[in-house]
Amino acid sequence: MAPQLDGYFKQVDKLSESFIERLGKAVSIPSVSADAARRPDVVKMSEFLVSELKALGAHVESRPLGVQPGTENLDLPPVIVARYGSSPQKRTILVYGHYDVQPARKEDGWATDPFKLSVDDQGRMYGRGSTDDKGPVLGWLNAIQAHKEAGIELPVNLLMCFEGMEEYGSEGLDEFIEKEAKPGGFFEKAEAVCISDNYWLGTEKPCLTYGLRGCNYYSVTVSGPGQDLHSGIFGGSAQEPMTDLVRVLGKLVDTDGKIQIPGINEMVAPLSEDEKSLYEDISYSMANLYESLGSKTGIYADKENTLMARWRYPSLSVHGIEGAFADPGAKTVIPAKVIGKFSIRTVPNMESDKVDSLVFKFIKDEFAKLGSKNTVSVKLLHAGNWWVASPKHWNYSAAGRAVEKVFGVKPDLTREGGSIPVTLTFEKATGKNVLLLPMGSSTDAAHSINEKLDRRNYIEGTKLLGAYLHFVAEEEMKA
Ligand SMILES: C[C@H](N)C(=O)N[C@@H](Cc1c[nH]cn1)C(=O)O
Ligand SMILES: [Zn+2]
Ligand SMILES: [Zn+2]
Repeated sequence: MAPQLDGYFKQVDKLSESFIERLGKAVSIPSVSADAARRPDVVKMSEFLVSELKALGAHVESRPLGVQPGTENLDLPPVIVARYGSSPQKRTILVYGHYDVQPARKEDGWATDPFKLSVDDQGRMYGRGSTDDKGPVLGWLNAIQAHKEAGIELPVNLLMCFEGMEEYGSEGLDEFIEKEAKPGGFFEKAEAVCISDNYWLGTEKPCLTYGLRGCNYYSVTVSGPGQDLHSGIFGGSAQEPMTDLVRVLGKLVDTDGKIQIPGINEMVAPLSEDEKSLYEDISYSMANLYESLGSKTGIYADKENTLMARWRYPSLSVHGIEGAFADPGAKTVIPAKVIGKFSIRTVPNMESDKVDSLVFKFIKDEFAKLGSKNTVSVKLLHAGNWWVASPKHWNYSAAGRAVEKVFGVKPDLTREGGSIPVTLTFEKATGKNVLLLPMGSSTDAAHSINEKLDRRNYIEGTKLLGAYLHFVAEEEMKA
């Protein structure tokens, strides 16, 4: 084992520049799933993965998912499934990642072109998708390549599932996974699942993650006038949709993050003494929070409450308003129709449908209280469930040993405040343990401007993914 891993690690170091070039090619494809106009780029990114996987000798299939719900004829990007090895003597591990990214424009405040990988002298590799999730997805490909070129056999059969709609709620993927996990399906033989699509808590210590919050994403549309109006002519004589919308949005949550919708907080699982004690031992500090926040505007003064707020309590964030005047300068317009967007991160034991009903009722009641002649409508745009698994499984022990081998420390066991909608689907459909094994760090600024992945996290992270596969194979022999 150890000599093989050493050979693998050396090969990863040798190939590191070509791995960075591979990431550069991926980042240069603006595969933004939320923007219909970018759909051809999302498809181009899927084609890039297909060609890279084929060149490595994997069996690859690009599977269509049909038309995107709510659109007339916009095709969902394909799911890329691939297999590397099919020996009956080896364990089979299924890995998942996504090749789509969040929107990004230089004007948002990026220091560099978001779709050109820019590496600085500290080894920080800036670019949209570098950490979320192109770097980790390519980590699996890099691991295959380094094994091949070092002449070391991959110790497991690797099944891969890479999707192109994760940042838009993984439309269409649940049904696909359920079908492929059945007898005769592509994922039938999977014995454990590994997802690399979240982040370390700090910048030094890796973690293994066993929980995620869910995400229910809503839009609230307020409309009234037949078209946008001159505020000098109509201000004071027409009821304004934007005024109504911001008043309703302002009722959803208070400054300290407490959700104001009756019934939501009541659904949250109570905190036990056992669970409370887990937070004390986690390596995390308020300095870590302030570093990744870029300010000292946190709500809580201590790490325990901060982590609990992030992992085990719900939150509500207001994201933006479509139709609002948002450019620099002073335009005296009254927008005729505005669409507010907000989401709720859900936790055990919140039921998604019940959350929706409470949200719809609250918005309608609050709007009615305004006595406005404008109209309101609320829609759920997408929803993904929360997930909490057991870390007492060989899948986690193998990952823990891999972290110790590559980084020389025992990983923290963490939960994650973000969401990966299909995690629970993989667990339920395959009936197997799911592990989250992050590559990026807390300062990577996923979803934000200047997203980056540190060279060290990418290269050592590639070693980690490969080492995990070796320890998984060993854990099997012990079982
Ligand atoms: C944690 C993961 N890398 C991620 O960013 N997930 C997204 C998923 C999502 C849900 N709705 C839209 N995107 C997230 O947590 O926001
Ligand atoms: Zn993301
Ligand atoms: Zn992601």
